[in-house]
Amino acid sequence: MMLAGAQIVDESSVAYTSGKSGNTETSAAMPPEQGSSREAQSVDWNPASAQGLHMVPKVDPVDIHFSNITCTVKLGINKGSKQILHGVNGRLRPRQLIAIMGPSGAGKSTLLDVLSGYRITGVGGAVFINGRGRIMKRFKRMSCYIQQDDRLQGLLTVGENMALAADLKLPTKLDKYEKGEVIEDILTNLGLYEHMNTRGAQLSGGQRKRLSIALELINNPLIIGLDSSSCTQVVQLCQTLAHQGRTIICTVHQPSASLFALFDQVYVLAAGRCMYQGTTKNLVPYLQQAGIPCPKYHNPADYIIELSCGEYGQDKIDLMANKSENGKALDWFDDHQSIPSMEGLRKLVPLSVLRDTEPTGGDEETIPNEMSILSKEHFNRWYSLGSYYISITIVDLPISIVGCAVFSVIVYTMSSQPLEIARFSMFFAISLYTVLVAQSFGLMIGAVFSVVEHS
Ligand SMILES: Nc1ncnc2c1ncn2[C@@H]1O[C@H](COP(=O)(O)OP(=O)(O)OP(=O)(O)O)[C@@H](O)[C@H]1O
Repeated sequence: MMLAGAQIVDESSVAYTSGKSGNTETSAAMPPEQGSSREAQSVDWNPASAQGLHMVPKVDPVDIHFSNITCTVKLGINKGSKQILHGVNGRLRPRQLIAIMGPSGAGKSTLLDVLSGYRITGVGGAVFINGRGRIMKRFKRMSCYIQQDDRLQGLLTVGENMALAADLKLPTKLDKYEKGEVIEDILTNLGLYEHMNTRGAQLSGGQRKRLSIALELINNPLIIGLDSSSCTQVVQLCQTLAHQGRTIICTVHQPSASLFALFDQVYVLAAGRCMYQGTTKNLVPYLQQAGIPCPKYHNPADYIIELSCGEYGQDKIDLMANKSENGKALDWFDDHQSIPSMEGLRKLVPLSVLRDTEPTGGDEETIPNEMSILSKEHFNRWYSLGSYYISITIVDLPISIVGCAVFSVIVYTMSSQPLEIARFSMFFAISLYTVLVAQSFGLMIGAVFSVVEHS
């Protein structure tokens, strides 16, 4: 991927700041009354009542600009390649809840993958953060990406999942009460506090999505990418979080008119090209001006998807792609005349204020037993791969030692070897090394190939 990275930026000062003060005795370590998951699931949650998190981002929200983004995938040996994104451009304004919309297969998830930095192979173009070329390492510190499939530890309860994430992501200088406050604040806002003792696997789909968001909110990201969000509660919550000073980008399929109205900004894709970008309420005037007015009493979100599917002809798709200049046109933003240029943004956010005040992580160890969880958690910077490897090796070590000892005793005695401690020790040590190397090969094979477990 060509990163327009001539200039070094450091906007990673997304330090943890809790606006909450006072009684540190209140701790998420003290969950509500134990209840069955069914009881817990009957508790209502109204996202409109969420006040927003106490911990608000410490630095100004970010302005994202992407230019000429292309994405090509190889289809296999002798099958050629396929271009998914065709040089799309766009501007994602700060403090906004942004919807990426379009028909199935339009490239929404791919665009979000590219913008989040999750997909880098076969990608071209440039992404700018506050007018400066994105530096991936720093970008990852201030952002998180929640993918379509919720990769959660199903056997851990909501509280345990949160405590694990807090230990991994929050600075070690915070004590358990302060971490507890952060957890309590997030879970209360996300309507999950009552489900503290419910296991991940027992949560409903919407609750799982909220838990995925809760886990990523722990280190207070400035930019949140959320793939596939169609639940009103989740979108309402995202709106509150965005207006607190975060940039939140969601992919949505076919939103109802009321869900659509919750978004501040819309980016419509069709077959990898931009059909519209601007505020939600300017979509209808845009279509009017393009000569393809939205019929009365028709949901504009449905109408633009129908147009993007080609239901009204390919010429309408070409018309919209030209009118939006494949995402370059900024005319349909309310503040289009005052949107700062890249240079203006660089002046607004000078390098000197972008110091790296990012907290250092806590004990960077855990034992996720699924590759998908590992890749999600590692991508979102919960811990390094080295820490993961060391921790699983340490956890496996007692079993390996016992197994090796049993094996060595049996094989050594049955093969009538000389009964000398030094020789036996060498035999045992070689067996143990072999086990460790074999385990590493196992991990490597598991990482390189897509290993599917059949039950
Ligand atoms: N690795 C890949 N190899 C081949 N084709 C791919 C690959 N990734 C994506 N595609 C194709 O690219 C197109 C866009 O995929 P993408 O998942 O971004 O669409 P989408 O708009 O998010 O769709 P949906 O709304 O159904 O999730 C689809 O036709 C998909 O099949």
